[in-house]
Amino acid sequence: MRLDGKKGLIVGIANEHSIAYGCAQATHALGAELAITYLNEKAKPHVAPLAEGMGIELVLPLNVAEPGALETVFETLAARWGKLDFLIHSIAFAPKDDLQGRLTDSSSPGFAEAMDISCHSFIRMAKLAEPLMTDGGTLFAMSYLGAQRVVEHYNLMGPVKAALESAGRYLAAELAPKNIRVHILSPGPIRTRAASGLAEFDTLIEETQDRTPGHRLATIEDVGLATALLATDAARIMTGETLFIDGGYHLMG
Ligand SMILES: NC(=O)c1ccc[n+]([C@@H]2O[C@H](COP(=O)([O-])OP(=O)(O)OC[C@H]3O[C@@H](n4cnc5c(N)ncnc54)[C@H](O)[C@@H]3O)[C@@H](O)[C@H]2O)c1
Repeated sequence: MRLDGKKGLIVGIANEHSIAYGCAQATHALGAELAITYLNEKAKPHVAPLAEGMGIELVLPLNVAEPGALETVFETLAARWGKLDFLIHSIAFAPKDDLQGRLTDSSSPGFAEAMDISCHSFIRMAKLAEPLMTDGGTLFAMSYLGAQRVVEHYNLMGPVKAALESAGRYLAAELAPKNIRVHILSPGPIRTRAASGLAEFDTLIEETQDRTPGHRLATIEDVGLATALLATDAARIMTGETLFIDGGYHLMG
């Protein structure tokens, strides 16, 4: 249940509250060597000290909406490592007006942008990771219960995350012959910068805590531990799952 000698790319650290940071800490603690990305120059000063704290040397710029940016990251990984063992996609975006309005009113460009950054970028990453995962590997992306049920104020991210969960299943089937496993993780609500873009997020947190069987909300450490476990060989026969990391909230009627 270790990750010694394994190499992982983590996309989605904005700051120390990011779910991706919890995943970086947990996989690093199990012995993995990591590369991480930051969105742009404005984000870099928030990410660089976290990388330094974990002794990570490969800290690369990546805006998945910029043509060629993802390819550059994977070219760097190929040159430096020549292989990749796991990849964590922990990014999402939707224009504010589209995110905070009804799905019924969402714009075509807003929906397309949300889908491209939050879902299709995972598919592009899978394609670029495939030739580097010569010993097999694991791909992860983050979803939320709003993909499967109507959660107030989740709006257009619901269908976008539903597409991501479905993409995870198709990728899992297509890449299984290469021993590449794919999981979609579905954490409960956590206070992060992305989450602060949702209307009434504090109310969602309170209601979720009330209705969670053990009344404890998931933390980024919890998500990191579950991800790290699934990246180890202990989970080698598991693929294509959408796993709730939410203290059982999704069980409740
Ligand atoms: N916070 C929650 O309650 C919660 C619950 C379930 C799932 N999630 C999902 O977890 C993932 C991580 O979000 P978070 O809550 O840690 O928030 P966060 O704000 O810390 O992370 C979101 C990341 O997305 C990145 N990003 C946005 N657009 C990008 C682009 N064009 N190119 C590259 N990176 C881009 C941001 O730079 C940021 O690092 C998201 O997919 C989110 O939907 C969050």
